[in-house]
Amino acid sequence: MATAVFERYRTIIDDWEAFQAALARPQPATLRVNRLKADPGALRTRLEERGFRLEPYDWYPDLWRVVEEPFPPALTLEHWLGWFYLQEAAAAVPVLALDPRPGEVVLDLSAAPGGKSTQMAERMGGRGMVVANDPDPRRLAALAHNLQRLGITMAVVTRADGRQFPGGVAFDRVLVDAPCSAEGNARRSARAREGAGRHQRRRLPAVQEALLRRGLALARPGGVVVYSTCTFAPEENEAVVDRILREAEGAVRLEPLPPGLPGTAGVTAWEGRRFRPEVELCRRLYPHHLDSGGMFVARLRKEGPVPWEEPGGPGAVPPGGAGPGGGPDGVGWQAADAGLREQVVAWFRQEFGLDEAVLAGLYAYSSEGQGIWLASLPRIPGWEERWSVGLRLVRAHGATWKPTSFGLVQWGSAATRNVVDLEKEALRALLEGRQVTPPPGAPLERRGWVVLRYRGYAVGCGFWDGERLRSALPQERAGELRSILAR
Ligand SMILES: C[S@@+](CC[C@H](N)C(=O)[O-])C[C@H]1O[C@@H](n2cnc3c(N)ncnc32)[C@H](O)[C@@H]1O
Repeated sequence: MATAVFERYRTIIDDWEAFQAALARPQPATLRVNRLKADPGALRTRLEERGFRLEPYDWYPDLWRVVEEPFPPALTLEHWLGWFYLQEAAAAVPVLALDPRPGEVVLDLSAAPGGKSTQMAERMGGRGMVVANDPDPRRLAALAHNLQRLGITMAVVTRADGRQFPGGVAFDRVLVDAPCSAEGNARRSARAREGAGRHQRRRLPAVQEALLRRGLALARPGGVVVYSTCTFAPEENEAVVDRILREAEGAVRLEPLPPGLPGTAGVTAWEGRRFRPEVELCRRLYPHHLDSGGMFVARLRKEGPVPWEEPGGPGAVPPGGAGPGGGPDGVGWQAADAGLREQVVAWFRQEFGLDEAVLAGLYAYSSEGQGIWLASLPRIPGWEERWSVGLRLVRAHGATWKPTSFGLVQWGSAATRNVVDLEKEALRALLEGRQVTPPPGAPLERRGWVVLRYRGYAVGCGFWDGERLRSALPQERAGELRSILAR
């Protein structure tokens, strides 16, 4: 199948036969546990009880290969609730190479649909800040969806061309998971099986280099930048790293990946070109290594200012000065709204009988006419490119508020008032757009928004008109949940 296109890599692939054999097999699913929401032992038991057979990878025990699946793991309630993320095994390596720590400030320059941003947040134990950026609005919607599904409250989403990502924050770590020809996806994408055309191979490296330059400029001195792609082409991999090392004139050093990670060494020569010998420290992952896709990973350390950095360094005031509320931090950091938080806590208690402890450690942000977001961030950068922060709890609804379904899934399970526990058939009817009579004894105290709960978990928002109940879940989420209940 794909092998004619990939013939050009025959001399650099460590086991050509195994590579070909892997490309010809279907790719098994892999899932990564989200410890922010799930206990790995409990999750594994629940999935195995339903006939899944799971094998953890020894280099990453929270990543499980799905050896047997009675049905796709995406059709489980656990997936819908955000207990895990379906991530290719090879795609889990860049964040392990970046190794973000709790409390750090980390940038994911090309983040959608969020596999690696959610992994960073989870590795950081939900402490610190992840800035997840992408320029593509459709892909941003998928990113926001995944961040909310996985219950991540420490992320700021931005919409910017990564090559011009604004200054003002000096990041501890930056991931540049660049757009690429995606040949590593050949097992699951017909387009990737066609391989990179000559045109793509000429066009992409310029974008990749520009993104890596910007990522390095935005890192603090001593910070770590990981460059990754999911393609085999050395033109988009080692050649990019080699050029940037050359341009950086000693300000950037290539480092070995943390010990224990899979893959083989980077190539030091390609089609008559020789790269710096240290490029060998890069890592190549081929489909046969993990029975997965392909990946390239390079870990760089910024030792000092890079030649293309703006004067003053990454934390400096961006051109045009600080934004509204700007101060010496340059970017115009916006502080959380303490008064608004008080109002939200009081409203949540009054509406759903929820204790203040449910919202401990969260700060409130509002956006004119759009609603209220809760984030575990006492202040956030004031960039104009900001798209969302944390998790939206309520939308503005006339003069009042409507709770969001993601907000209720996150914080509403312990509701004691205006909550309805539903059996499968009643929930299914609601999700099909029908109205149902609430079960007798449900603590419904007034007409209005209610928490819908299933098997002890809040699954979203409903409306009680005094007699009948209807679903107020967004269509997409309702459709997903309907497919899960149909099993
Ligand atoms: C390989 S995908 C990222 C996958 C993502 N990191 C994940 O793990 O889910 C590459 C992303 O780069 C984005 N992209 C394309 N051009 C870009 C640019 N100029 N700046 C930043 N990101 C860009 C694409 O929209 C795409 O979402």
